[in-house]
Amino acid sequence: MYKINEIFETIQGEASFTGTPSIFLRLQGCPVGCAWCDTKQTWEVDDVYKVSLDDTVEKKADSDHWADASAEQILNLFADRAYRAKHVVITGGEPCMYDLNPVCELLHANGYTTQIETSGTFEILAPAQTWVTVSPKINMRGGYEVLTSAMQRADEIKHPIAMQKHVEELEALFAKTGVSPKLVYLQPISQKISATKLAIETCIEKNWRLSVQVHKYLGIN
Ligand SMILES: C[S@@+](CC[C@H](N)C(=O)[O-])C[C@H]1O[C@@H](n2cnc3c(N)ncnc32)[C@H](O)[C@@H]1O
Ligand SMILES: Nc1nc2[nH]cc(C(=O)O)c2c(=O)[nH]1
Ligand code: SF4
Ligand SMILES: [Mg+2]
Repeated sequence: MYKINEIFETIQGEASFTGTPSIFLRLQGCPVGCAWCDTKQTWEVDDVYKVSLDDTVEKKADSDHWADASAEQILNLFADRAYRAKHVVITGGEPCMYDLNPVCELLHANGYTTQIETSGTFEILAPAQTWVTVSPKINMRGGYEVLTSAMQRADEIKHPIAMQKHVEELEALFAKTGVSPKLVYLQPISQKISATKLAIETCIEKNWRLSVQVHKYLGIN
């Protein structure tokens, strides 16, 4: 069973798949604790806030309510809601706290492509076809070995930044792990103007890419 915070259909607003119609599956629970996290409502899994699956779908506002669902229930819900998107983004919270093989395999068998958004602090349990976006959480909880293998598995790295030290931490991580990813995105934290300026300048300097959170500029989920 997966603990579901919310399920909604929108466009992917970040990194390589920006603009792609997508179904978002947001899983509950994350022990990492990034100070600037924009989904803090997913951190705790409190039994008091367990609700029905219908209640977690298309939430009107962020909440820490969650529901249990199997892979089959998730797939059926997509049909019930008449979703049209064929790309499924599994995020959280930290989705890699769960074994994502069953849900990804079922989705692939039904014509969907899948993508995971992960911090690299848990082992990635997902099929080879799944696109993996790693947003490495440096100097935070989770073992270094796990983070290194997540970086090796990553199809893209997406790093939120607000200060020069965030850029330096990322470069130090590339040097320490010996991983030199093909696709590196810098994502300004919380649409801050100074963070956006730093991200643009650094991307030009290093030939990396810019990921602005398009959905936030558009005021959509
Ligand atoms: C909310 S996290 C959930 C998935 C996973 N826990 C992770 O950190 O990758 C999804 C993405 O949003 C990024 N993110 C979180 N808060 C942000 C913020 N305030 N500004 C920009 N990006 C943010 C994360 O780094 C990650 O790339
Ligand atoms: N539109 C949209 N794109 C996103 N890309 C990553 C998101 C996330 O919260 O993981 C996200 C999100 O919450 N909404
Ligand atoms: S790892 Fe992801 S969900 Fe967890 S606190 Fe950091 S940004 Fe938020
Ligand atoms: Mg988000």
